[in-house]
Amino acid sequence: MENFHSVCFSFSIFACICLRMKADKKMLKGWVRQQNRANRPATMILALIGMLNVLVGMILIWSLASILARLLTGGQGLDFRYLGLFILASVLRVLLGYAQELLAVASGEKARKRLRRELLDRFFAQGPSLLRHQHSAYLASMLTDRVEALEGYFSRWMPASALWVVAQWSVVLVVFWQNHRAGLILGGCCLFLPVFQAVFGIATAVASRRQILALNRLQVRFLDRIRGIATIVLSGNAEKDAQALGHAADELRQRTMKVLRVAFLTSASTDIAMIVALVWIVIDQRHGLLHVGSVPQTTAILFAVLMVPEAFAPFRALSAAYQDRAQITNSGEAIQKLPALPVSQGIKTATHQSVPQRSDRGIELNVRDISYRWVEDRPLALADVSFHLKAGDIALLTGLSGAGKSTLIEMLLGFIRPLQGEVLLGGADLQGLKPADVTRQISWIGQKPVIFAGTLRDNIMFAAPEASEAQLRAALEASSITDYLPLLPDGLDTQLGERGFGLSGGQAQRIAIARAFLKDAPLLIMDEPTAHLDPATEKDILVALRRLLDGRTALISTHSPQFHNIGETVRLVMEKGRITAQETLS
Ligand SMILES: Nc1ncnc2c1ncn2[C@@H]1O[C@H](COP(=O)(O)OP(=O)(O)OP(=O)(O)O)[C@@H](O)[C@H]1O
Repeated sequence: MENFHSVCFSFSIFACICLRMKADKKMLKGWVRQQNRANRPATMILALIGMLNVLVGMILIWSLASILARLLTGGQGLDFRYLGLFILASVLRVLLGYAQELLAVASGEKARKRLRRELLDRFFAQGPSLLRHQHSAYLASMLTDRVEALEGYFSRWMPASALWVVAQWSVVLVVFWQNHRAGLILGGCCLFLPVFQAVFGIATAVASRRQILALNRLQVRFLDRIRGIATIVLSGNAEKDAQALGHAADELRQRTMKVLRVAFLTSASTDIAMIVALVWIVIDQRHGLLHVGSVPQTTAILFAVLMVPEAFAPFRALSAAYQDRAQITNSGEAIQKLPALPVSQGIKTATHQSVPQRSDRGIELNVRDISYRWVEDRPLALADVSFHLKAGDIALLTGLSGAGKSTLIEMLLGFIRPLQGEVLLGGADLQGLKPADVTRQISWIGQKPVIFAGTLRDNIMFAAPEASEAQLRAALEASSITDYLPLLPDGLDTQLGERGFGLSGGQAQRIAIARAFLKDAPLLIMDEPTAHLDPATEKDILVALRRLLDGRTALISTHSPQFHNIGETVRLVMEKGRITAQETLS
């Protein structure tokens, strides 16, 4: 009986996995179809030009066969009408090929831009929580390498797959019309091509998928090692780590070689089919070739022989792009792996309702019974959280690690939506507002500010690019950047590196404060803004923060006792996703 239960249990797990895989495949197919649909007009134009190219190719070969037939049968000299047609068709072919190339590049570029935009929108919509699920190198490679790798899919594979059957069988039919036996031989050899495609196509897809995975592993490793360079060197593991990276690079090389080998085999098999067709037709038509007959007869034989490479060209283009086809599946799978946010119950779409009301003292924030769960079957990260801040209130939010403070902040910033309850900002429901209207009302200061590669001025003006020089100067004063500005080699034009190289933690945090001054949003949200600072620097930062709090509503999540008496009017304590204590100070 026990055995029977365990068999049933294993079977149900197996069935669940199969159903899940089937659902994933269906979603992937839907995504690929959506991409194909978005690119269909460009594909159709490219396929049309391709078909025109094939027709011009037929005229070119027919005029060449006619010229040769006249020369071979003797007695008739060069016919300039056919020579003229031959030259005209050759020039037309070059022009069509050029136009095809230009359009293919433009269509690939457009498709990649669209996809990158879609991905960026998705990353921005998910906000900081995305980095808890995915490595930043992986996300960066999705936006760069993976999108770039799709160039061939849109510019080569899609037009080739739309064209090859029609183009190939048009050639076979024309050859059959001119020379029945040659047409049947050519058609017979072409019938083998889909078999080669099935065999080598699957192998190419597997090899290319493994290559992409190896590339991603290497990228993630590289970024980790570069970030942790000091830890690795000091632990004495530099040599071992370099070797591990070497192995990963070698694995990538082997996988790339395998993809190339399979691609070579695919193209070799097409060549073999073409040579077989060519030799077979020549042997079959040898009598006509050796004992030259009438001009039309010889033209038909020469036409059939010369058309053989043309019949295989569309399939050759398709198999050359087969690797590109595998890329769309790889990218689709990677996009599917991005975490999906739990669907909000009774989700409201942006109604673009009126902009929230702000006053000189800030803005009102009303959080009503909000709940949120990051993952199904896990406890709520926020459970019935409610509090109310009047314009000008300063709330200190405290609680042990994991209490839900960051989740609450992500919700107030609009990155995640409540499963139930609502957040009212200046009387307007956050979910009913346009994203731009939400971000205009909120300034956020986190633990470590992101400093972009660029000058100090660029980094501050990033918050309000249209700000005047006088507003910039005021923000520099208020954030006390003026204290260290004279020490920088080029003042405001000093180049700053990634993560603010050359600046201390306190100096970098002042940039975040200056940004908030420039942006002048009525609600200020801070997530442990002094977490990485020593007590003396923290005191200095608090002086600048006090100035920033003036005339704004603020919610500050902190573990630091230094924040007590910053002028707070409300104290909130969180525990296991709930507000367990709420105190209003007069
Ligand atoms: N992106 C996420 N995916 C899944 N679970 C998450 C995610 N973010 C937070 N959680 C979970 O939600 C709960 C609340 O986490 P949260 O980060 O909000 O706490 P916190 O109070 O901000 O902690 P800390 O002070 O350490 O930042 C935790 O159990 C955490 O594991």
